[in-house]
Amino acid sequence: MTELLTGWITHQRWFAGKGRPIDELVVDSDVELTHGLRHLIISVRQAGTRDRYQLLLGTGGDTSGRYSHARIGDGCYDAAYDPDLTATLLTGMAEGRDLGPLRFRHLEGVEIDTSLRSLVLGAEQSNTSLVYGETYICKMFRRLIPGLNPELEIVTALARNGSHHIAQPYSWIEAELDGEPTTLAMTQEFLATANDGWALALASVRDLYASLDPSASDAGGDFSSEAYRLGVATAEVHHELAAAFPTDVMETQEVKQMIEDHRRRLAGAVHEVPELAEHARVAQEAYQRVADVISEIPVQRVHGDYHLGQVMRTTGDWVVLDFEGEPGQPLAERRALSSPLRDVAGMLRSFDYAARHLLAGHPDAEQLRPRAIEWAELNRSSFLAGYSAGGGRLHAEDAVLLRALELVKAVYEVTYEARNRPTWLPIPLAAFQMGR
Ligand SMILES: Nc1ncnc2c1ncn2[C@@H]1O[C@H](COP(=O)(O)OP(=O)(O)O)[C@@H](O)[C@H]1O
Ligand SMILES: O=P(O)(O)O[C@H]1O[C@H](CO)[C@@H](O[C@H]2O[C@H](CO)[C@@H](O)[C@H](O)[C@H]2O)[C@H](O)[C@H]1O
Repeated sequence: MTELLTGWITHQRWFAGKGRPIDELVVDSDVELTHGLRHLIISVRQAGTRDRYQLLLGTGGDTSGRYSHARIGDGCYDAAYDPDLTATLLTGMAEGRDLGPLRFRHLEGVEIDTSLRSLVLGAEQSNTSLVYGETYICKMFRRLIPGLNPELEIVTALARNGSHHIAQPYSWIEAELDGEPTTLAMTQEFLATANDGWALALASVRDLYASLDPSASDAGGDFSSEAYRLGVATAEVHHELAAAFPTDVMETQEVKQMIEDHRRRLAGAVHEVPELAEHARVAQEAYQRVADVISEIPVQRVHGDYHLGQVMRTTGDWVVLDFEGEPGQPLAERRALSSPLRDVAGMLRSFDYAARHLLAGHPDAEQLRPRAIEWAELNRSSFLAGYSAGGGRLHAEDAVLLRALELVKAVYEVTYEARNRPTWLPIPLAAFQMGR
């Protein structure tokens, strides 16, 4: 079994250790949830690191037919794709069951419809989400980090305070990992009629490319009013987070320490992705300016990995998803207080991504590039205007920090793309060439 899993896991989108050989794979926990369904927690050792992943193992299905796409080996497959088996998760959460070490729970007062069957959501993801009917989305966290998942923690707190900008949380699955109660999965309201920000932004970019209008704001699919509303919603979510969790102020010494951390990460990224070396100086200078001119930074809980794929436009407003922070960072870091401008910077980067990613391989890339840049600038400034209008702090002196945080994000993206989508690497690299 461990040999089969070793061969299979390296091809999974959510596997964080791609490109490095696996030294050892061990099954740490193996629990039968129902006949033909086992829940496994596996440890993967690679060059001195150890990561834990969870998997639903189906043992009774047809791996040459219906479940061939989810095949792990003869007679065993990724049971996330088997709706008859995943029904067990919903029933478990509805009934508050304990199955071996796994605890299935729901929020007080929530009634779960256990008749619904699941489909795996097709979107590219770091986790695996099961959509039950058009009612629930249950996200299975693939890579397990001991402790309460920040998404469950934040969404539950914001729901308690009546936020309109989150998908309502319903239930979760947990187990002890290294002696700590650890979130394995959580179920939320499925926003069946909403569109995600990335898809909406891309529709606008495509329109712009196809139209003969000379400017981004004149194009049929103008996104700037949505970018503005997203800015307002982002500011409101930041206020809600500040109200629900502690806030603080980072003093000079901590600011310097933060800059040191970013320098270290930059060095690590240059080591991993040599193409970044020629741009490192731009980031160094931006970091240095923060160390030189900023002595205090207000901090609070933030989203931590904010981009257009994390927000959905419902008929009423923008809803924010996935408060998990950057996948792969230690939990303490993902829960640590930071400047809300980190999220603002993340979304600004996302407008650049949306504008540029269709250029790669486009026959008219050279003519389109100025339009792409114009589209990004328009939506970036609309988003910032909305953020200010919604009460987000954006003083003139914050520009230095915002620029540095954008480059911090771009450094993260460089390693993310090198590991996951190497053809997209030029997108974050371009961030260092813009003299903003
Ligand atoms: N509550 C929801 N309702 C509808 N779609 C959702 C919901 N949550 C997530 N999605 C869809 O799943 C995609 C990925 O979700 P996300 O939470 O960001 O997962 P991951 O952490 O794996 O990236 C989103 O871009 C969105 O399209
Ligand atoms: O959504 P996740 O939590 O899985 O976040 C990871 O994957 C994202 C890509 O799916 C990645 O985001 C980067 O690409 C986006 C376009 O696909 C772009 O909108 C973002 O701005 C860019 O950062 C994210 O960084 C990564 O953590």
